[in-house]
Amino acid sequence: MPIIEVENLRKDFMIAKRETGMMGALRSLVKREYTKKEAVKDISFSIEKGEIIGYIGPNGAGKSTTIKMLTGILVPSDGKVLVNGIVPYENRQKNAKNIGVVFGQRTQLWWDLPTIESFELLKEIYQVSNERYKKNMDTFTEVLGLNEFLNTPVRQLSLGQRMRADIAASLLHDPPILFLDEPTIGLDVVAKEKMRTFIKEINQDRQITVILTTHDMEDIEKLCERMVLIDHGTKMYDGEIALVKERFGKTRTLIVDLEESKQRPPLTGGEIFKEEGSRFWIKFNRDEVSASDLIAQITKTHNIKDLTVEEPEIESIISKIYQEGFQDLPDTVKV
Ligand SMILES: Nc1ncnc2c1ncn2[C@@H]1O[C@H](COP(=O)(O)OP(=O)(O)OP(=O)(O)O)[C@@H](O)[C@H]1O
Repeated sequence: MPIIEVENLRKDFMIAKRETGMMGALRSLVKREYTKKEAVKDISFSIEKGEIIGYIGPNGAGKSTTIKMLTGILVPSDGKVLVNGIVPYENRQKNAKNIGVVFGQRTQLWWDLPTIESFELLKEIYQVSNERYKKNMDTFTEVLGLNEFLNTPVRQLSLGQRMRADIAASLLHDPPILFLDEPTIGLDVVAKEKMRTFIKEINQDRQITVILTTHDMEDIEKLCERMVLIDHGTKMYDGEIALVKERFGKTRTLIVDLEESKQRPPLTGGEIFKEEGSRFWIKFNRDEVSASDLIAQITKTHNIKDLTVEEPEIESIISKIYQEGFQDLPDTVKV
């Protein structure tokens, strides 16, 4: 049985129309007019225990609105939501025990308290037993290096420390499900990598189901095998990331350093789109020509000193899908 089930979910927001001028303001007092914003239109998906999925889409696509319905903050306008067998908005407290939530943009910890005191408060709120608390704190302290700042007030923590504290806090009560919203935002490369490793580990070691919303495609690529892509409140794709890469990421880049830059090497099937001294960037469609074909062509006239073949980033693939308005998605991929 899936741990999360969403069926024909929708959420409309009624937004009061603002009328201009004094008369307009008076009129709105008597009779308010509303416009309907369909933030989530008709979304269905299910997630199995232990999965780690990327829930992605452009700004305003409806990601946060969906997550808020899964966490019980918002009541759906229609459709079904089940999180670990519970209807979140009907049973917010019970649902809270099953989920951990981390918002990269804001902390859930008490700003002015030493970090350890936030943990202690959460222990009470979630009624975590002494034994479990100690066990988790020992693990998190070790893996996330919490020791260096446990007595520092949250407001004085660096962003990286704050994020580590937040993720530890979200897991204190051993929730089977974790919602992560931009968990690496603003972190430097090393801190990002550490955070990703930690997320991967807790997913594998503790079988925690992770729903990750992010604009950082590297997060998605490194952490998830599956992504649900939404736009304008509608699901556009649900499936393997590898498949999207396979279908839309046919363009590869071959970068060659030539021994002597006499002339541009003549090529069929590839296109030089950038050159710097004796280095050339060649774009090619791997369905039409292979990298080794191109290399063979080049070596007829030039000596190659060094070469690399770059795979397309999922980010560029997705922006291509966005730009093309999902028109070219094959039926097998479109949902
Ligand atoms: N409380 C609200 N009242 C009215 N409209 C809202 C409300 N919350 C969200 N919306 C609108 O619903 C749409 C979806 O918003 P949502 O925050 O879910 O998008 P998102 O995919 O999370 O975007 P982002 O990546 O920018 O965070 C947007 O057009 C937004 O303006």
